[in-house]
Amino acid sequence: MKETIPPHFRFSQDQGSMFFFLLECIFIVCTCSSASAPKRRCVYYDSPRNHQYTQAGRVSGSVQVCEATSCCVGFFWMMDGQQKVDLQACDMHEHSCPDMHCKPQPRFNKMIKCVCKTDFCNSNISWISEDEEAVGSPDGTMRTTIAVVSVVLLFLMVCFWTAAKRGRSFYQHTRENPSSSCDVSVNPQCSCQEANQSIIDHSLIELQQVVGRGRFATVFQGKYKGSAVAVKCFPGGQEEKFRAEKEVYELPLMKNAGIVLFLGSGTKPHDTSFFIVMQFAEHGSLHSFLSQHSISWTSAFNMCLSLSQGLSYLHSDLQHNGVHKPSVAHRDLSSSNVLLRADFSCVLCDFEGSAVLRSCVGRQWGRSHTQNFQGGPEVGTLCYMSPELLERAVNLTSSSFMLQGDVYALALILWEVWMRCSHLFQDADVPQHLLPFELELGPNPSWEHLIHHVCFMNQRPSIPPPWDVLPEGCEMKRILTDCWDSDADARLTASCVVNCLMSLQSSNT
Ligand SMILES: Nc1ncnc2c1ncn2[C@@H]1O[C@H](COP(=O)(O)OP(=O)(O)OP(=O)(O)O)[C@@H](O)[C@H]1O
Repeated sequence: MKETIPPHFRFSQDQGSMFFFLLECIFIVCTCSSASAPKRRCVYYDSPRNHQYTQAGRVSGSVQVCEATSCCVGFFWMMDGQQKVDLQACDMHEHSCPDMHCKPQPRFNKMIKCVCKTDFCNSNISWISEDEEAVGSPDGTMRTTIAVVSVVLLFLMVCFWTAAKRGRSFYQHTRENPSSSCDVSVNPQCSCQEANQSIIDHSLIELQQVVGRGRFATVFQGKYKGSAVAVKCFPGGQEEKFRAEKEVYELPLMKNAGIVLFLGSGTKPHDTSFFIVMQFAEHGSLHSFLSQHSISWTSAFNMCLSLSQGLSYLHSDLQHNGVHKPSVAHRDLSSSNVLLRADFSCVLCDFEGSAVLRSCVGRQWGRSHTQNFQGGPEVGTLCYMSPELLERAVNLTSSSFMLQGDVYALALILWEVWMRCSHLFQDADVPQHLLPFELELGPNPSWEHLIHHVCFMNQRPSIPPPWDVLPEGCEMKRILTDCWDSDADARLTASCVVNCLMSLQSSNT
C-alpha cells in the first residue's frame, strides 16, 4: 500500500530541498519572463574601441539588438561642455541596470559612463535629475513597484548563483588540496595584539652603497652586527609612510619565507629621518634581475611559486597559539617590489601602501589611504593596477577588491617571469624584459591610455603562440587568464594560484 505522508510533515523533513526548489522556481520564472521579453535595442557607435562589444548582440548600422543583457551602455568624453561619443553598445558586462535614462556616472578625468535599460537610452547623456524623472513619469509608483520586485528577484538569483559558484570553486579547490582552504576572508576577531617592536640604534649600522631609490625612500646596502642588511631610509617628511610600513612588518606572525625579513627600525635623532632594517636580498629586485638575465624553467617555476606563496601568506588570516595575524593586502605589487634572495626565491617588500584588514574598536578595516583625484590613487604602480582600480568602479576600501587587485598584479608578474624563461621559447630568442603593456603602450603609459587599453579594450599582455604547443603552456595560460580576469570576483585567490602551480609542476615531472 502506498504510504501517505501529511504535507506539513513532508515540509519539515525536507526544508533544505524546499528552499532550493523555491529558488529554482523563482529562477525559472525569471528566466522565462526574460526569455519572452523583447530584446533590448541600443544605439551602437562603430569605433575600433568597441570591437569587443560586437559580441553583445547583432549589429545593424547604428542599432545593436542585445543578446544576453537588457542594458545599454554609453561612454562620453566631456570637452568644453560638449559630449563626444566614445562608445555606445549593449552592455555585455552589466546585467542589472536600474536607470531608465542615460544617467551620467563620472569616471576619471573627463570621461562619463552611463548604463540604462530602455531602448536606445544610450544615445545621449540625460541630465534629468531623479526628482524630475519621478514627477515626469505618470506611472512612477507602478514602475517603482515593478523595479523593487525585479530587484528582489534579481537579488535572489544573484545570491543563488553566487552560492552555487562559491560552492563549486570551494569543492574544486578542496578536492585539489584537502588540507588548505582558498578562503581569505577577514577574521572577525579583533587583532589588536601588541606589535613585535624592535628598535635599532642607528650608530650600530654601517651604511654602504645605495641599492634602490623609490618614490618615498632610499634603500642602502649596509652592515649590522656583522651581517649584510638593507636599510630603507625615509626623510622626515615621509614619517607616515615609514609608520605604515613598520606597522605591517611588526604584525604578529609576519616572519615567513615569502616576506623579506624585518630586523627592526629606528630614527636618526640629528636629522629626524627614519629607517627600517631588513635582510639584504642578494639579487636585488625581480625587475632588475629579469632585465639582465633570462632564466631556466626551474628558476622561473621556483620564482613564481615562492612569489605566490608569499602573497598567499600575506593575504592569510591566521590564528596560531593565541596570536592573530590579520590578512594584509599589498596594494602595490610589482616586479620592483619583489626581491630575489641568494637562492633565487622571491620575497615581498615595500608595504608602505598596504592595508591591514582587521577590525578593532575605533579602527577601520583597512588603513585609510589618500587619493590624488587628478592623477589617480596615490597607492599602486599604474601598469599593475587592475581594471576596477583603474576605473575606480569599486569601493577602493573594500577588502576583497584590494586582495583581488593583488592577484591581478600577481598575474602580470608571473607573465614577466615566464617571458624571460628560455624553455618557453625553445627555438627562438628569449625576448628582452618588458613591463606589462610596455610593448603596446610604451614604458610610461598615461592613465587614459591604460584605461582605454585595459578596461575598454579588455586587453592583457600577449601570450606568445609557442606556449600553445607546450605541455605546460595551456595551464600557464589558464592561470594567467583566471588571475587577470576583468571580473574581480572571477579571479583565483593567491592560495589557489599556489595549488595550480604545484599541479603544473607535478604534471610536468
Ligand atoms: N631588502 C632589500 N635587499 C636588496 N634590495 C632592496 C631591499 N629592499 C629594497 N631594495 C631595493 O630598493 C628598491 C626600492 O625599494 P622599495 O620599493 O622598498 O622603496 P620605495 O621608496 O618604497 O619604492 P616605491 O617607489 O616602489 O614605493 C627595490 O626595488 C630594490 O631594488
